[in-house]
Amino acid sequence: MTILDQIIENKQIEVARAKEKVSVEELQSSVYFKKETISLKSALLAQNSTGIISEYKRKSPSKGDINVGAGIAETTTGYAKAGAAGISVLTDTVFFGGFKEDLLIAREHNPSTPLLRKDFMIDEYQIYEAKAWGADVILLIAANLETEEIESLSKKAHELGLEVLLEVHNKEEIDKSPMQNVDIVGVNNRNLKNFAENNVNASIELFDFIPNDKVKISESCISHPDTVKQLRAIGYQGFLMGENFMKTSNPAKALEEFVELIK
Ligand SMILES: O=C(O)c1ccccc1NCC(=O)[C@H](O)[C@H](O)COP(=O)(O)O
Repeated sequence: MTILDQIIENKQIEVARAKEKVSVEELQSSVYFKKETISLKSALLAQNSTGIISEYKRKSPSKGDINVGAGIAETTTGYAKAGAAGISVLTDTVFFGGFKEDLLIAREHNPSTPLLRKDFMIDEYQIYEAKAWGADVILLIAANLETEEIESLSKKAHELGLEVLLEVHNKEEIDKSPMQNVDIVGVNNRNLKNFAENNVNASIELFDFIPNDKVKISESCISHPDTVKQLRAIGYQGFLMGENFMKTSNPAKALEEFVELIK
């Protein structure tokens, strides 16, 4: 069983429990249901965008504890000030140490920065949660979803006014994915099944296979400014980066310094 299989197995239990506790109607009564979406797509395409989607995560299956002390409000407002095009907030608790409250706090403190709910979406109920908790974008991981699920979940996200980031690892995942309701395609450089990493070859190899009407981003295992420059030269418009900033004592300052180096 891969770590991704374990995460999905646990997520199925969590979602079933969450549905028993909070109804879709209750989620729909959240103030954020009426909130206008702040477009990550537009932020990435804006002139002078850094393209960086900086991530708040305390731990991960591949790295263990990364930063359990950084405050969510302080880190995310610092990210926004440092020039993040968007902010990714992990809401998975068991494997990443995140909470729904992290997203709610990030929303409260960052009213004009696009926020990605970073979680493992398997059910449309989670899309209602994402909207209720103030997200602008959801992540769909092609590796753990069937074609029909990508179609229905992306459609539901658009119905609720959320943007969709579809994550892929190989050409088969691009080919199987219905793209009508996908806004951004992200190539994850980390193999989620065996954690193989340390290069961005997947992003380089897959660029030409991603439909041209999608915003293209590269995800994970990015730590060097030259890598961002190399990926930009190919045509990538966004870079999802977590550990590189979160492993420092001041993630926002680390982003600020990184932004200077990619200008
Ligand atoms: O990071 C992991 O260990 C992991 C394991 C299983 C599923 C997902 C995982 N990571 C999620 C991510 O994709 C990253 O948090 C994100 O892309 C940022 O990556 P990085 O810059 O390498 O922290």
